[in-house]
Amino acid sequence: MTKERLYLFDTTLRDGAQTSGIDFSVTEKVVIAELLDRLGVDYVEGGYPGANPTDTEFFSEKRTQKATFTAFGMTKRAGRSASNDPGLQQVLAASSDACCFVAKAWDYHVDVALGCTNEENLESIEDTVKSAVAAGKEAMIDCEHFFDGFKANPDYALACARTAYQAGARWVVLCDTNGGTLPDEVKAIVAKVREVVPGDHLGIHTHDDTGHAVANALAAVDAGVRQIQGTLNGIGERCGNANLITLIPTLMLKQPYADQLELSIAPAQLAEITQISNAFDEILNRSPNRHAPYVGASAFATKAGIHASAILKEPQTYEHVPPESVGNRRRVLVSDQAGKSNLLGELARLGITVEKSDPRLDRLLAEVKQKEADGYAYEAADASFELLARRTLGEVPRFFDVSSFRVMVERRFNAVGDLITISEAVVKVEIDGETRMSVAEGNGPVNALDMALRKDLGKYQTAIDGLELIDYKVRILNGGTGAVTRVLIESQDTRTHRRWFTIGVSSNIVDASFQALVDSINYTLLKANPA
Ligand SMILES: CC(=O)SCCNC(=O)CCNC(=O)[C@H](O)C(C)(C)COP(=O)(O)OP(=O)(O)OC[C@H]1O[C@@H](n2cnc3c(N)ncnc32)[C@H](O)[C@@H]1OP(=O)(O)O
Ligand SMILES: CC(=O)C(=O)O
Repeated sequence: MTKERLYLFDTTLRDGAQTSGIDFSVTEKVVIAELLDRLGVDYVEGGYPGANPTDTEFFSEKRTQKATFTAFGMTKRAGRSASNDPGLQQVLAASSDACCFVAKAWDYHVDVALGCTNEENLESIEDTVKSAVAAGKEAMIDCEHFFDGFKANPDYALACARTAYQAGARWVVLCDTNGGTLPDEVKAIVAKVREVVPGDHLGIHTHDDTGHAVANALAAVDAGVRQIQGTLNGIGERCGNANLITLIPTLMLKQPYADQLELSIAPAQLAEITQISNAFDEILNRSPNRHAPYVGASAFATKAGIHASAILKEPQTYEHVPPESVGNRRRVLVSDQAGKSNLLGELARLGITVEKSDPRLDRLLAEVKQKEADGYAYEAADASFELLARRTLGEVPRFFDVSSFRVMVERRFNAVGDLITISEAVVKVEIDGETRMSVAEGNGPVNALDMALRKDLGKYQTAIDGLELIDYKVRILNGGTGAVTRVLIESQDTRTHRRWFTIGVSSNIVDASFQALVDSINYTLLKANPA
């Protein structure tokens, strides 16, 4: 069967820039355009030249190597010609291959927002498209509020689409601007539009206000449109746009799309999509959504023991696609929901082979479940789990023992009369029968304890030289006087760049922190394998 070409249009840098809390610099836009080229989309809409200095500078040169570089703008204002509309001329003059103009397609908006007649709006659409084509650009029209407009006045909405197409628009894009349309409506309305514009000239632009942006885009494809607009990780105005990071794997891996449609993206590029999604979140300075379809850290994570048991026998039992196809990986988590299969899976990842019948596995499982009941959460603390597992299997040497620690926090006025808070810690450790006592000050009690603990570890000192605490999280597990505190510490070895998490639980926050610190040092020593 010959596949039909489906085009991917990315509007991360335009509609995505309309997301509250997101502001791109020119440098960030350049990096994101490179990311999109790497992903392999057909169109990159870079912004609105003339609307602000960032977008104007961004369009001072072409920013994509492969994708069609697209400038956004609005149709000419009524009452003047396209050549006499400075805003439109700035869009046409930008360094772009294509121009995408937003046009009103709902007569109510023509009246209320534009304040012109329906005929004047059609004339604006026609004149704008013709000007773009005359300027050598691939022309597109985003029919704003198309679905609401169609429901209010189908003849006028269709007239807008037809006018754009007949004037020479390569794509007539149907926009669910307010995001309130549902998939069945999208399908039915697209079928009507195809009577005036062929499907291979129709695009779909959806918003996620009912959580249906992706479903609506797919419904439009089912009805015959051949261009999808969306964004990286679904950013966009209000609740966001259709998420291309979800749509691309669905279109490439699921039926009937995989058999019927051809995309610009190769399987090798699909295998980079998890990394691209994470890299984009890194640029936005936000944590990736662990539960994102296909690319989230939990997308192929299995917590339940019954599932883990089957997955270890045959991954397809609980995976809808192979994680590697989207550059993700399988995770078998250890928690209070686990069975021995979860442990075996995680131990195998750590390079530890144990028979399922080994009684030490029962002991480890019982200990994990008891500790989880006490407040530990091993799925978030990989290093503490590895230490616990290896200790149960008898593989961790006793590097040092802590005989005592003390922390003092003092608030007082210093010599020049400033109010200061000082934290000081004293830690005593035993190494090979010898006691070592260290004192350190820190900017808080945990920092002081950390400093004192690793000030003098004798023969192990060089092994922990690169150890650095990079994040510290506290969670109170139940309120009131019986509160239990869970501390999670993220550490890294600056020499190897390896990162890990350790955990401590206690009714005392300093004690919980100390447990996590001691685990982190033991883990460093375990990995350094000192004599
Ligand atoms: C659905 C969407 O997401 S469309 C994309 C929306 N994106 C943006 O608006 C971001 C960039 N926008 C901007 O920076 C500014 O709005 C600008 C530079 C475009 C225009 O700024 P201003 O000239 O100050 O106008 P302002 O923003 O107040 O109002 C928009 C004007 O465009 C007109 N307009 C809106 N859509 C269209 C259209 N499709 N065709 C022609 N005119 C339009 C409005 O009627 C209004 O005109 P008015 O000033 O005569 O009332
Ligand atoms: C054009 C656009 O972003 C919209 O109608 O939602």
